[in-house]
Amino acid sequence: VTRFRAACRQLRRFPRPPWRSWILGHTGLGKSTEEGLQHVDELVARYRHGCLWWISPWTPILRLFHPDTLRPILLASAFIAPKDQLFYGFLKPWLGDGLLLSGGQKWARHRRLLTPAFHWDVLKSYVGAFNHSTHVMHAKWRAAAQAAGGHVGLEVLEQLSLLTLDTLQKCIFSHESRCQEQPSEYIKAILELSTLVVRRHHRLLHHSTWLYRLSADGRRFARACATVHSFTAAVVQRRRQALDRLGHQAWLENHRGRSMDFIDLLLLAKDEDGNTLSDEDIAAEADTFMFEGHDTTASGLAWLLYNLACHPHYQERCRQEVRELLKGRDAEEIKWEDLSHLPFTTMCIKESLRLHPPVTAVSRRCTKDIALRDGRVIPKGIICLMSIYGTHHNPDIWPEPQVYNPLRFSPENSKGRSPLAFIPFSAGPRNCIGQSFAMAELKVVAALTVARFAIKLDAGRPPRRKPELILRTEDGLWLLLEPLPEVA
Ligand code: HEM
Repeated sequence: VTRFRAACRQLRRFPRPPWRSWILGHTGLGKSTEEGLQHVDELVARYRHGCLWWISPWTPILRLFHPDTLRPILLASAFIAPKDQLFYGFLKPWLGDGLLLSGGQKWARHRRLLTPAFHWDVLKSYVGAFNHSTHVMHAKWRAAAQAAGGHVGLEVLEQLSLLTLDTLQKCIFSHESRCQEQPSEYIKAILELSTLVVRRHHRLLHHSTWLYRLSADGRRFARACATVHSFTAAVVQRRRQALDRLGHQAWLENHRGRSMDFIDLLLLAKDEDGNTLSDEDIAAEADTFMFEGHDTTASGLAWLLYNLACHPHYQERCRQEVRELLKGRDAEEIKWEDLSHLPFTTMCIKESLRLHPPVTAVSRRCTKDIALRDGRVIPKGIICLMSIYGTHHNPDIWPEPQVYNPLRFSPENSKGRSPLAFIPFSAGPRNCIGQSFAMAELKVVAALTVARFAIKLDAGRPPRRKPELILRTEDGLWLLLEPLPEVA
C-alpha cells in the first residue's frame, strides 16, 4: 500500500484525461475501434507526451506517445524494462519461451544466438520465395479479374495473410504448403489462434486460466495449439535426427545448392561457450516467427495498397520506378540487389507504416523507477503502454499527421528527426529482429503488385480501422484490382 501510494504521488505529475468516475476510472473509454483510434488522436493532440489512464481503481497505466517519454524505456536494458504479462500473457501457451515473450538471461542468450539468422547474407536467399509466393497470389487475382470481366474486388488482408504465411513456411521450414491454393490444417490453426487470443482479451471471464480451459474457445485454442506444436516439433525432430545421423560436415555438404532455412540455422547456432539451442527452444522460436511475421507484414502490405489506392499519383510514380527497373529483363522478378534501387517505393512503404503501423502499441513494466528528462518519474511496476500509433500521429513531430505524404521520408526531410519518431518495428534492445526480412518482403510484394495491377478504392466499402494484435479493419480491407499488361 505504501509503495502504491508513493507511486500515485509520482503519477499525479502526469495529466489525467477526464474519466468516467473514480471507481470506473477510464474503463471502457479506450476501445479497439475506429472511434478508439480517433480518441488516441485527440489524446495525443492534447497531451503530446503522454497521460495517465486508470483501467481499474488499482491499475494505472501510463500511455506514452512522444520520443522524449518513450526513450528511457525503449532504450533501457531488457532487464529494466521487461514485457508486461497483462498484454502478452495469453500468447504464452502458443509461443512458449520464444523471443517475443521470454525475458532475462534466456532472452539475452537467444537474441544473441538468433541475430545471425537475420543477417543480410541469409535474407538474400529468401527473396526468391517472396517472388514466388507473390506470383501465386497474382495468378489468382488475374484469374478472378478475368472471370469478373476486367477487374475484381478483393478482401486483401486475408489474401496477404495467406501470402505471408506461405513465404514464412518456406523460409522457416522449407515447407511448400501451397496454402494460397488449397486449405492447410496448420495454417488454419495459426489463423484460429490469432483470432482466439484477441477474443480472450475482450472477454473478462476468459482471463482466468481455468475458466478459459473449460470454455469452448479454450478447447479450440488447445486443439489449435496442439496442431501447430506437433507440426513444428516434427520438422525439428526430423532435422535433428538427420544432423545426428550424418554429423555436421556431411550434413552441411548435403545442403550445397539448397539455401539454409531458419530451422537449419537455429540447429547450428552456438554461443561463445559452445551452448546450443534445445529442440523445444527451436520450436518456440519457429512458432514465434510464424506468429510475429505473418499478420504484421500482411497488415503493412494491405494498408500500403490502400494508401496507394487513395493516392493514384504516388501509385503511378512507384509503377514507373519499378517498370524502369524491370525494363528489358526476361522475367518479372525483383532481386535482392534491386531492393536498394526502389527509393520512392520505399518512401511510400515507410509513410504507410507511419500512418497505419501494423503493431499499434507495445507495453512494458519497469523493474525500477525511470527518470524522465523533465524531472518526472515513471514509478517501478507501472505498466507503460507505448503507443506507436500515437507517436506516429503526434503533431509535435509530424505536421498534418493524418495526411499520407511519402516525401516526409526523403533524405532531406528526414534530417534532424528523432530516430524514435518512426518506430513501426519498435526500438532499442527489444526491437523487431525480423525488420529487414519484413522490409524486403514488403518491397518485393509492393513492387510486383504496382507493376502488374492498377489498385483502386472500393467506394462501397470504406475501411473502418480496428486495432487488435495488429491494425486490421472491421469488415476486411476491400480494394479493386485491375490487371495491367506485363512489363518483362
Ligand atoms: C511489417 C512487419 C513487422 C512489424 C511491423 C513488426 C513489429 C514488431 C514490433 C513492434 C516488435 C516489438 C514487440 C514488443 O516490444 O512487444 C516486434 C518484435 C519481434 N518481431 Fe516483428 N514485426 C514485423 C515483422 C516480423 C517478422 C517478419 C519477423 C520474423 C520473421 C518478426 C519477428 C519478431 C520477433 C521474434 C520479435 C521479438 C523480438 C525480441 O523481443 O527480441 N517480426 N516486431
